[in-house]
Amino acid sequence: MNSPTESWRALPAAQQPPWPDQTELRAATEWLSAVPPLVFAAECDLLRRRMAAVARGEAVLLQGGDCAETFERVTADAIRGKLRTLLQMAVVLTYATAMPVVKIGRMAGQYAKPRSSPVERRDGTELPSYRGDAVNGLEFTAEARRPDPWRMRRMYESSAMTLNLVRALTTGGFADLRQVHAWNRGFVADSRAGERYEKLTDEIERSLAFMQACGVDTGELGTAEFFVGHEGLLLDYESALTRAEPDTDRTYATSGHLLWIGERTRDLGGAHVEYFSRVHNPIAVKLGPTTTPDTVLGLVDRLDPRREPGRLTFVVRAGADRVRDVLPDLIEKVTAEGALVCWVSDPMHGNTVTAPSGHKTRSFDTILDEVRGFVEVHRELGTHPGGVHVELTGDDVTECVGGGNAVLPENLHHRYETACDPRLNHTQSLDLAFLLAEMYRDRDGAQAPAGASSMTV
Ligand SMILES: O=C[C@H](O)[C@H](O)COP(=O)(O)O
Ligand SMILES: C=C(OP(=O)(O)O)C(=O)O
Ligand SMILES: [Mn+2]
Repeated sequence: MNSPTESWRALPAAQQPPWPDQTELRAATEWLSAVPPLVFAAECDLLRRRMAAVARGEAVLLQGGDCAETFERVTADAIRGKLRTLLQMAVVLTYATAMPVVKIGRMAGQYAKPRSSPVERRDGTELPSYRGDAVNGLEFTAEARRPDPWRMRRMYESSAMTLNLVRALTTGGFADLRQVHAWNRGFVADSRAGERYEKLTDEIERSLAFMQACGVDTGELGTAEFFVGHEGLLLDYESALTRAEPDTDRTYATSGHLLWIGERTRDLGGAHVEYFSRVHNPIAVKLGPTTTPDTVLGLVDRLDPRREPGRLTFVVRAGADRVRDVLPDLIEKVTAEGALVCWVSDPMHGNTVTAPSGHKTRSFDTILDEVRGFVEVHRELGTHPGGVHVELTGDDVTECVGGGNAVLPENLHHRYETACDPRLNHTQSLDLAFLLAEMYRDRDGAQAPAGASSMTV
């Protein structure tokens, strides 16, 4: 019970599925215990070094992908679309910050969801809530909603398929900087905010031409370093995929490179904090608007007792209306404690609203406002706004309102495809990257250009 993979079992574990059949659960986790790891310890160590650069203010994190991946959408098109969107955003951010951008997909493992309510009601019928494809099905029938532990095997297999294509694409030519830049050129040419983004794209083009003219070896521009991560929610799954490294005696969660603990499961006395205190991966924790400095200091003590930059990331999702009030105290207390953590903004989860049509949605301008508040707080404190964590897709969905392609509340039903929370579509994601680039460029005190306060162009 005191082993790194099992010590969590003695503690309350929030948001775990009520698995109906313990024998099947045991069989499924035994199967998972015997399969090869999805990621390798040295890759997790490399990501820790990359995240240490973020913590020191020498790099920026870009993390994004679906709120909930689904087995059905493990397709080449969907994976390529998300990857392409993230790579396009990363180029813009790299240029604007003149820093490396650490790229992490919310991909290859984002199959389990914490829910506000364990049940969902529709027209007088009550069923268990959908908890992600790793647990049950989205369809509103008693059969689909019954938790099935063998879905965790499918989660592993779907993650392996996704990771395989991601690894091939990022090393096999798809991620070539010149190609990604050409996509951005296409986006700017079609964008309603074209002129505003054109200057930055022109500058990137001139830099590429300059490097080429100087004879700089541009071989490295053909590949991209890319990591994957997900919420480490299902402890049966995570502990079955935990592996010890014989050489170092360290233990790693091998389901993804960086895992995070969600807002609903970050209890200091709970099972998630206990499990993640035992593995050597880089770890993140979401912080909502009610987070107190004491909680954050407790999380630092439990998860980063040695104060090692790169180990711990705090992902702040306070909401656009709260971030400016809540964040300064948290940063100041952590800094005073001698911990060098990464501070990242998730501008999605504190800004979810219900549209008149009943769809869960988020407004692009509110999302932008939370990121701006986050950057402003860091500017005032002289600390580093370490990056963003967003829910996005490469598809032209209509789930969040606003942005350059002006999704209207009355049009949300056109392509509302998410299995859980509303995602930025491809255009909205690139709009966010260009506007974030402006914020990073202005963060030393220059005034934001006219219009930077909203996407109304
Ligand atoms: O993605 C995050 C949570 O799972 C999600 O926001 C919960 O949504 P709910 O309030 O509909 O359960
Ligand atoms: C559940 C999520 O977020 P949070 O824990 O911040 O609510 C999420 O990232 O989908
Ligand atoms: Mn979500």
